Amino acid sequence: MMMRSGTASPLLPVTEARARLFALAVPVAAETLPLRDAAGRWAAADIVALRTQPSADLSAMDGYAIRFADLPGPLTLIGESAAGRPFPGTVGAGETVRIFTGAAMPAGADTVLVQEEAAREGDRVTLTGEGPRTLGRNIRRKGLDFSHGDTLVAKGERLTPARIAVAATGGLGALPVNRRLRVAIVATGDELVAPGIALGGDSLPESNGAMLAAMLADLPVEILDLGILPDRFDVTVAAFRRVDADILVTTGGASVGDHDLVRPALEAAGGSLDFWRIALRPGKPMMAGRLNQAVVLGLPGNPVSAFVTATLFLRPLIAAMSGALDPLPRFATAILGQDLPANDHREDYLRAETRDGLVFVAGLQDSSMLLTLARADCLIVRPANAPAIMAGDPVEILVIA
Ligand SMILES: Nc1nc2c(c(=O)[nH]1)N[C@H]1C(S)=C(S)[C@@H](COP(=O)(O)OP(=O)(O)OC[C@H]3O[C@@H](n4cnc5c(N)ncnc54)[C@H](O)[C@@H]3O)O[C@H]1N2
Ligand code: MOO
Repeated sequence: MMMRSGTASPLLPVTEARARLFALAVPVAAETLPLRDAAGRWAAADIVALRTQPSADLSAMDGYAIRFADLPGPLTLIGESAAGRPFPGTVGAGETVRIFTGAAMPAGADTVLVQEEAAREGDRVTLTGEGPRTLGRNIRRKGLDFSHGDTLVAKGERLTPARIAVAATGGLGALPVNRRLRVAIVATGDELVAPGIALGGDSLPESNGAMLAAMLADLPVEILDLGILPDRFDVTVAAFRRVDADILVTTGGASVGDHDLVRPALEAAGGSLDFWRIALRPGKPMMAGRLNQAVVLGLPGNPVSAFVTATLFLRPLIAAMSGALDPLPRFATAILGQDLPANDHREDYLRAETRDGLVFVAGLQDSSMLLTLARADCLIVRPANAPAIMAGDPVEILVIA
């Protein structure tokens, strides 16, 4: 659906907007990467064990492999089983084999006696403590962790460090993932200058680009920094025509002012607008569409609005296009430290801080105020039309620091 730039159009609810944004995305190609390069990606197919772990019954302790029925001994030492160097023979009646953690249980033995409860003199091993209480003590059974053919990581799950390790143990050296996304980021506004330049007059350091790059640092993206565009229609259209990316993120110029050019420039460059203006605070003027091969996400210029919309839309879009089954941010529940009034029709994300286990709204909530955002450790979520709530009530939050 195309929407024109009238301000009378209703605000799209956040969940509906996200569903429409995701519908604009096309799947990206998969690739196979060595384990160490796959961290942080999402599995593009089920990752299935090529081996059983443990591959045999192993000792869980350093001690002696014994036959439980032989206790209390004494026992005759006939050899050693170490991890990677199993004992080749069989433990017979009255015999034992020195064994170490991770070593294969020798044939004939059924229990491990820990060395703290045994004494050895030459080839004679005697019990000094209570000894194992039951047959089979201190053994890790074959397949305790997983078996050949088990799914270790399901398609769409993120490759966390533990999942990389389980895949390695499952015998895999390379993993199927979606390719890295190319994300172009461009700021708009005549007032903006690159950060780090001594300033006077009406100039403002461009902070959204660096903030967004930092927000994507843990995601599988290559960032294309398209810098700052002036508030000039022709320059903006020309820049948009050249975009070669999977996602184009713009900040600023999204609202209704005479210099808010992103929407008209997008269409003049051959792109299409899918929706504009959502029931969110901060972040109302966000827009989405397509341009060339890219999904376009037009974020508002106000820095806090850009942060909140990037949290709720840009990061989830990247996760979804990278194959995530669950691309949404992870919400948590906290206990409110103060009363909050009823909310209006815009879903609200309040900058907040945790003190003594309770969350409090952090000062003024103006969407230009970066220091408030920088000091906040969470956002309190107020659903659209939520009733008033009181100190002590549970509240949904997004942890941001
Ligand atoms: N008449 C109306 N005015 C506004 C409305 C409205 O509905 N009617 N919506 C307001 C809301 S809500 C927001 S949010 C802002 C967002 O507007 P834009 O996306 O057009 O943002 P700009 O006007 O370009 O900039 C807003 C503000 O942020 C500063 N900015 C912009 N880009 C950056 C950047 N890359 N780094 C740092 N700071 C940036 C810019 O200087 C402005 O101060 O519109 C309201 N107006
Ligand atoms: O909704 Mo705007 O994003 O408040 O400042």
